[in-house]
Amino acid sequence: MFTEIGPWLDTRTGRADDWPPEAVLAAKGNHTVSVVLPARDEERTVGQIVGRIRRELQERFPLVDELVVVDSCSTDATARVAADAGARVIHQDAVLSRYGALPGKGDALWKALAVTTGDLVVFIDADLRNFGTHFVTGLLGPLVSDPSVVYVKGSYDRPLADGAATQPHGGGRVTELVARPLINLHWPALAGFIQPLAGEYAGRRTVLERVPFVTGYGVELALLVDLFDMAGLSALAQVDLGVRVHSHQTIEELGRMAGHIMLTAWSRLKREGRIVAADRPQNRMLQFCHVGNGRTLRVSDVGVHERPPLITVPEYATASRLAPQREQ
Ligand SMILES: O=c1ccn([C@@H]2O[C@H](COP(=O)(O)OP(=O)(O)O[C@H]3O[C@H](CO)[C@@H](O)[C@H](O)[C@H]3O)[C@@H](O)[C@H]2O)c(=O)[nH]1
Ligand SMILES: O=C(O)[C@H](O)COP(=O)(O)O
Repeated sequence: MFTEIGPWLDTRTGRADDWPPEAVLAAKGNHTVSVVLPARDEERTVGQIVGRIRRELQERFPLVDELVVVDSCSTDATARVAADAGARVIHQDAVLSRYGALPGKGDALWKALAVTTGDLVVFIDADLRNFGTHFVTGLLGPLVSDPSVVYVKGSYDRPLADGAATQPHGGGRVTELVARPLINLHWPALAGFIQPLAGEYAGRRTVLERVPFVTGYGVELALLVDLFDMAGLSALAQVDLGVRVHSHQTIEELGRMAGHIMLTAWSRLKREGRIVAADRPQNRMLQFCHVGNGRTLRVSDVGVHERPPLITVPEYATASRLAPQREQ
């Protein structure tokens, strides 16, 4: 296994510093770029991220052709803040509504892919507290410079900020305790991805529209496994984006995220015929949540659904013919 990963790490791991905006612009050619931010209740951070992309990657360097925030059923002012900062805002449930509403991040990304037109699509989480434009340019670099690369994941150091205390490498708890062990057990060829759950990644539309999108927090693991199956390891790359600081979820929320990841892994193992199950795992999770000095029982549905590859959706197939300058 390591004989495959070593050369991959050497040839397919880059650094954002190698891709300043001038260099990406020079290599951009006829590509068109869409940047998508999925956002649920991110009024505190989304405006700043959108504003920087607009000023630095649209007005100063004409790199980003389309900047879209998907409002993922927010209950705060996310949509207004994002629009005021200059993004086009779409509401998750308003897109392809005849296919019904499904909650969660994966569905927000599927809907975003449906309404954008760039032949390169960059996804950036909207809860980043230390966003810099190198997140976008670093992810685009390998795609604009090497036609054999189809998908690029961000990697970074992940501090865990807990009040005043910060552990420099304590973040990414679901990654370290759930995703990395699962990947090493079942997809060892993918073990070289430093941040397999990173929410910052970019891909060619020609591949993104051909894979299913898992809803909820299963979307990143599913994309990695499915794009690996479709295109092979050498078509996947990663770029070091430095440090990522974001809003941490509670441990109970991360427990439910872990449920999404495990069920997603199960779905891929089953599809690949690598497990033969008498039963489906059940989707309910019972948790003991702390409230004040006591505990309360909470039952959640951690099941994930799957949206079909967009290329198979008639509305998308028709609309996509209008897209400017698709894959070269
Ligand atoms: O229903 C939702 C939930 C989240 N988000 C947005 O998705 C992004 C990431 O969500 P977050 O809850 O901050 O996830 P993290 O705790 O940061 O989880 C990490 O791990 C997840 C599982 O792989 C990935 O989806 C995330 O991108 C990655 O940052 C943020 O912009 C959210 O606003 C939505 O759009 N809809
Ligand atoms: O990616 C992860 O592992 C989860 O988002 C948890 O991240 P955190 O431990 O930094 O909150």
